[in-house]
Amino acid sequence: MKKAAILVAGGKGTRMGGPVSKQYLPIGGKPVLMHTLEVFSKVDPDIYLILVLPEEDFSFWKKLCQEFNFDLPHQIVGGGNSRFQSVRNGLNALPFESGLVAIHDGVRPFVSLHVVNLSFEEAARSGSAIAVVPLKDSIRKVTEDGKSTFQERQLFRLVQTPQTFQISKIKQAFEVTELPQFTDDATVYEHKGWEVSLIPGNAENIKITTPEDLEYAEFLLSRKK
Ligand SMILES: Nc1ccn([C@@H]2O[C@H](COP(=O)(O)OP(=O)(O)OP(=O)(O)O)[C@@H](O)[C@H]2O)c(=O)n1
Ligand SMILES: C[C@](O)(CO)[C@H](O)COP(=O)(O)O
Repeated sequence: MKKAAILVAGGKGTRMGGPVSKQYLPIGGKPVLMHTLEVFSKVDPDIYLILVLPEEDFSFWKKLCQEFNFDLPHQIVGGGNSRFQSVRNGLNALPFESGLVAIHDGVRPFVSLHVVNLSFEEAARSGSAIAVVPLKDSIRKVTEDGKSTFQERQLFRLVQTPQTFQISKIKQAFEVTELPQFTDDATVYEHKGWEVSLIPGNAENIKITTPEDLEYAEFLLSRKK
């Protein structure tokens, strides 16, 4: 079965701040996105890779690729104003209509090979695979009047990417008007009336979001060496 991965990196990284968007910042001496692309290529050297970037960053990215001698084949696609729109642009650029596609945040470079492999296996079996991890802390639900109530953390999961799907189904699901609850791809798939399958993610698969995440990222890379 044909495999593709869409790495979305069309955001501005406002919570990270700084002059250069987080997806291009170096960790272990190399831009975040190059680490992420390499993971998917290691899973399957024949995988079709799409990288979604803000159009105004295309030439900057090409320069980075030259500077770092980064020659992994990938197609660049222009992003949209929201993650939903960036994913949809990536889906529309897929060169085949059947097979499997892993949709992954470009800023999650520490996804394990095992999780990506598992996501393809589960999506081939059931149509979808959403990586999730259990919570470590206790949680409480807060209300506007300032009250809070205990919640059973065993009933909740933190949602990661990859979110992997059969291409024909996820393309159909994305033929919809964008809604505020579409914070990931699972919610779009479910809106179509289809149930998602969960798979265990990996704890290191953080979404690099704020400056302290970069320090943790350097630590995780130093452990790999
Ligand atoms: N219009 C957008 C917005 C987000 N993303 C991507 O979706 C992933 C998860 O989003 P997030 O971490 O929120 O990234 P940003 O939107 O860049 O960050 P912020 O919300 O701090 O601005 C990132 O890889 C980001 O680049 C995207 O492709 N297109
Ligand atoms: C897709 C995602 O990474 C799953 O946790 C998340 O929903 C993206 O949310 P963000 O607030 O746009 O970073």
